[in-house]
Parts: sequence; C-alpha cells; structure tokens
Amino acid sequence: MQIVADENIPLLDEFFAGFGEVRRLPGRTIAAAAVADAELLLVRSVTRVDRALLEGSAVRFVGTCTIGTDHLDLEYFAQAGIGWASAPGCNARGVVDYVLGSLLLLAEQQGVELATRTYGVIGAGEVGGRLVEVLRGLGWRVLVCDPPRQLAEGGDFVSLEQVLAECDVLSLHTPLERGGAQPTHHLFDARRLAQLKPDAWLINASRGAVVDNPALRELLKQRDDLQVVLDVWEGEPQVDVELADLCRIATPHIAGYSLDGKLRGTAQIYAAVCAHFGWPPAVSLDQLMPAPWLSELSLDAGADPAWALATVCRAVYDPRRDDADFRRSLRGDTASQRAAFDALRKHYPMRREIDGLSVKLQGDAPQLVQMIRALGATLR
Ligand SMILES: NC(=O)c1ccc[n+]([C@@H]2O[C@H](COP(=O)([O-])OP(=O)(O)OC[C@H]3O[C@@H](n4cnc5c(N)ncnc54)[C@H](O)[C@@H]3O)[C@@H](O)[C@H]2O)c1
Ligand SMILES: O=C(O)[C@H](O)[C@H](O)COP(=O)(O)O
Repeated sequence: MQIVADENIPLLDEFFAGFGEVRRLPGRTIAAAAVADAELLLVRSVTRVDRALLEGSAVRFVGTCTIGTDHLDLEYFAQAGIGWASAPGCNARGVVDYVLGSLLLLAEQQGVELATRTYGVIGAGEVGGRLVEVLRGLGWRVLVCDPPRQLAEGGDFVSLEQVLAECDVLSLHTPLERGGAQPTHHLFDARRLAQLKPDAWLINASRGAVVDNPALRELLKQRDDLQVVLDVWEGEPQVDVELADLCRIATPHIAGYSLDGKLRGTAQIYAAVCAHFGWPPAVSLDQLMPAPWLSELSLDAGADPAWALATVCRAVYDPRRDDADFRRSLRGDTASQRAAFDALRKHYPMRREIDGLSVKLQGDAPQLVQMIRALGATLR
C-alpha cells in the first residue's frame, strides 16, 4: 500500500511501515499529484483535504492525527465513499495544561487571586469538559455554554449572553464550524467582544476564526483593561502582528503540543486504519510512550495552597518560553513570520502532561489533597 503522510506525524515508521511504503511530505505541500497513487493519506491540521486534493486519486482512507476536523471536507468524503478518522481527545489534556499555565501567568501579571474569578467555558467537549472538571474541582465558579450539548442533554448550561455578562475569564473550546445549526465562525464578533466585562480575560485555544481577529485588534486598541491569550490565529501561519502585540500571551498553535497528545494522536489513527481495513492491530502505544520525565514532586502540608498550585502546574507547563519565542519570530518580514510559525511548531520543545505526575504530600492538608486531585495528578 502507498501511504502519504505529513512529516510531522510522530512514530510513522513504528505504526505504519508494516502496511506499506510511507512517503513523508511537509503538510502544507501535500498536493493532488503527490496523493494520486496513495491509498492511505495521513495528515495534521495544516493540509486541506477536499475534492481538489482527492478527486481521481487512489485514496480510500484519510486519517488526521488531530482533534480538529475543519480542514477535512467530510461531505465530499461521504459522497466519494472515502473513509476517515480523527483522533478525538488525543491532546485535550495538553490544552487544559496550557490554559492552567496561562491563568497562572495572568494572575501573576495582574495581581489577581484566581479563586475569586468566575470562569466561562464555551464548548464543553473533550477539552472544555476536562477544563470544567479541573476548575470546579479547585472549588472555582464555572459557567458552561454548550448549546449542542444543552439541546441533547439538558442540564446545567447557560447562554453565551450569560457568560458574557457574568464571567471574568472566558475560555473558548468549540470546533470551527462555518455552517450548520451552531456555526462558530466569528462566534466572538465585534458585537460580542464589546460585551466582555471590564477587566475580563479571553483565552482562545480552539481555532483562530472562532474570534474575529481584526475586531479583537480594534477593541484591544481601545480597552487596555482586557487581557487576551491567543494560541490560534485567523489565517495561520500568517498572524496579525499588531494583534499579537496587544495580546498578553501569544503562542503559535501549540496548546495541545504535549508529547503524550501527539503520540496518542498517531496511535488513535493507527487503530482506526486497522479497523477500516480489517487488519489486527500489532503495535501498542504502551510500548512506545516514554516514561514521564518528571514523575514525582514532594509537597509539605504546610505549603501555601496558591504557591503549591502554581508549582505543580508550572512543573508541567509554563507559557513564558513559548510566548517569548513566538514574539521574537514576529520581528521579520511576513514570509519569515510564516516560516517561523511552522518552524516553531515543527521543532517544538515537547512537554508532558500533568496526569503523569505523582505528588507526594508530607502531612495532612485537605486543601492540598483537593487541589492535587482536581489537577489530575496522582496523590501519594
Ligand atoms: N490549540 C490547540 O492546540 C488545540 C488542540 C486541540 C483541539 N483544538 C481545537 O479545540 C476544538 C475543541 O476540541 P474538543 O476536543 O473539546 O472538541 P469536542 O468536539 O470534543 O468538543 C467541542 C464542544 O463544542 C461544542 N460546541 C459546538 N458548537 C458550539 C457553540 N456554538 N457554542 C458552544 N459550544 C459549542 C460541542 O457541542 C462540543 O461539546 C477542536 O475542534 C479543535 O479545533 C485546538
Ligand atoms: O486539532 C488539534 O488536535 C490541534 O489543534 C493540534 O494541535 C493541531 O496540530 P497540528 O496538526 O497543526 O500539528
């Protein structure tokens, strides 16, 4: 079998070499000629996979080693009888760790106590759902807006208007949907952005175009009370540099870039390919996932809870370095900015997830026990 794959998918040989010849290409350059003879196409989020790419090719199955699917033309796949799979939840924990790291940095910069704020999570699926669990586990007030889930399940959801009216911190975790019953393209347009509360924080680690970037840029020029964290950008890899300068934290779409998340993404697509072609799986991620790099932290029961929270989260992820690397990359001309966006992602200094961390607590401290459990670390 001929396989064409984005060169940035890890463990390609380990998982796929047994199926045939794997041809690796930079994701943005995968074009119709390259996939003409391929039966299996493996991509990440930067390859648009549609009729223009696939019509007349031998491709029978498309796997994207990502959560997001907005780069896939699923209607065309259905028409053409092409099978496909994504990797739901693969890097969700990495995004939660990114949001926690960003909250801690904003709290430090703004001199704010995180426990006193009201949080709004917009989109409560794999990422947003886990984030809600962590924030509520920490004892913080969280409102959740997810109209599709509200419609399907009823329950404890609120409207976007209520989130805008009541929340001090908004974190966006919807897919990018340009049509359908719940479109999210420019969900945060000029009108909604103008409704952000005084001193609000806005975090977008979903897809760039969920927020109208020019409208946000113009708003931030007028309102210096707002603090914005952007990991994703309209028009990536090109970034609105003026907007990035106005953001408190700016990163090149790396929120989900944990090593664990990336390897899980490949493994999930391997399982889907095996299921689609009826092949018994022969490779297991357990054999390939490296042991946690930091396996244990020891905390004394007398530790200040706010300090302990920051210490545990930052042991796993702190956005300062990603923010600094990204800002330096925006100094060149537009061509070099685009190249740097991709290069920072390609050569990302991988990080691990908080689930792999054990925290040994010396003594009795119920508040610390609750915090360690809420974060998802193992308590020893
Ligand atoms: N920055 C990154 O590195 C990174 C990493 C992973 C995922 N993502 C993005 O985050 C998105 C969410 O990931 P996920 O795994 O949680 O997806 P998911 O599909 O599990 O959850 C998405 C949730 O959004 C809800 N939703 C849909 N339309 C909505 C609307 N109009 N308002 C509010 N909620 C709405 C859905 O009902 C669902 O519960 C992905 O689609 C992807 O685009 C980004
Ligand atoms: O959708 C996802 O899983 C994430 O946005 C993921 O981090 C995208 O990474 P990429 O495919 O662009 O390397």
